[in-house]
Amino acid sequence: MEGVNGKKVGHLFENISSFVRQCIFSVLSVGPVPSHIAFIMDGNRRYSKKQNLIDGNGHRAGFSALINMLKYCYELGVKYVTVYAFSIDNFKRRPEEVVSLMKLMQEKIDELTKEESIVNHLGIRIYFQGNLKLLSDHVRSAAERAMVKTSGNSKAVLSICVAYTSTDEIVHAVQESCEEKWDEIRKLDANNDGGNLVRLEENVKDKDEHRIGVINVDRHMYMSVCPDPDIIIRTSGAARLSNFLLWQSAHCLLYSPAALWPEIGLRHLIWVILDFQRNYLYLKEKKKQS
Ligand SMILES: CC(C)=CCC/C(C)=C/CC/C(C)=C/COP(=O)(O)OP(=O)(O)O
Repeated sequence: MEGVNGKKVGHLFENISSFVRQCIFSVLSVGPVPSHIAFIMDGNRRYSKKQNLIDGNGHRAGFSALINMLKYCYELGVKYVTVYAFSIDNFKRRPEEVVSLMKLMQEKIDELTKEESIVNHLGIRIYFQGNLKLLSDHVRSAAERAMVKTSGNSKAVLSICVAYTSTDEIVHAVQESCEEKWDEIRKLDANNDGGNLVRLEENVKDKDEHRIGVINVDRHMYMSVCPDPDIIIRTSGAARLSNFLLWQSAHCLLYSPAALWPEIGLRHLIWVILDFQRNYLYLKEKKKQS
């Protein structure tokens, strides 16, 4: 009986907080709403220590915080959310910790793609971004399954950066751009009886045409599926990017609340949206000038 009553109270509380949230979001939506927010989910192990949890449970609490944040962002109308879930440098952690994090990742990826999950409920398409070859077969298969399973969702996008660093992404994009250019030149050369490569050496105009530019590199970034982020939020008070979205963050607002990642809540999102709205015209002008 107590259990039934407890559930009813829980539902009532959920409905009231959902209503209050909708009211706050409709007021916030009068101003500009960012289209892309990225998160550096820092402070999960510290949270675990602070709360005397067993190893790994800080990251579990972190995943619950992520689900809540996704719900808030998409309810507010943010179309793209990106999270830094595992960097290439994180592979250097204690092997037991890497294994435990990868297990959690696999479990949660499968959970995310279940029919009744928030991902399908909100029509979210999932992308995994990074050097996926570095993942174990199990985790990589789970990630690939999730991308296929959600490929028909089109309301919002969640990019999960795993085995990711910005420097790796940039090197990868430059390599791909070079290969693409070489293919183009070779094709032209074949069509012109091999004269093109010699002409390219001689002709400055042609050299410019075949030069690799920002647009080429941009197109080959893992993150090319999204616009650049408007806001990056890093929890636990650190104001560093730690090799995350360096190419894409030239004009974005940074926010680093002192809360550890599992402690992040609606109030932090509201605060940063207000800050974004306050700086909107300035940021827009800076983007236009670049
Ligand atoms: C499927 C999916 C998206 C799962 C995500 C699960 C999750 C919350 C991963 C976070 C991983 C991570 C290394 C966070 C940084 O905190 P930390 O471990 O470095 O903690 P610290 O800053 O206190 O040392």
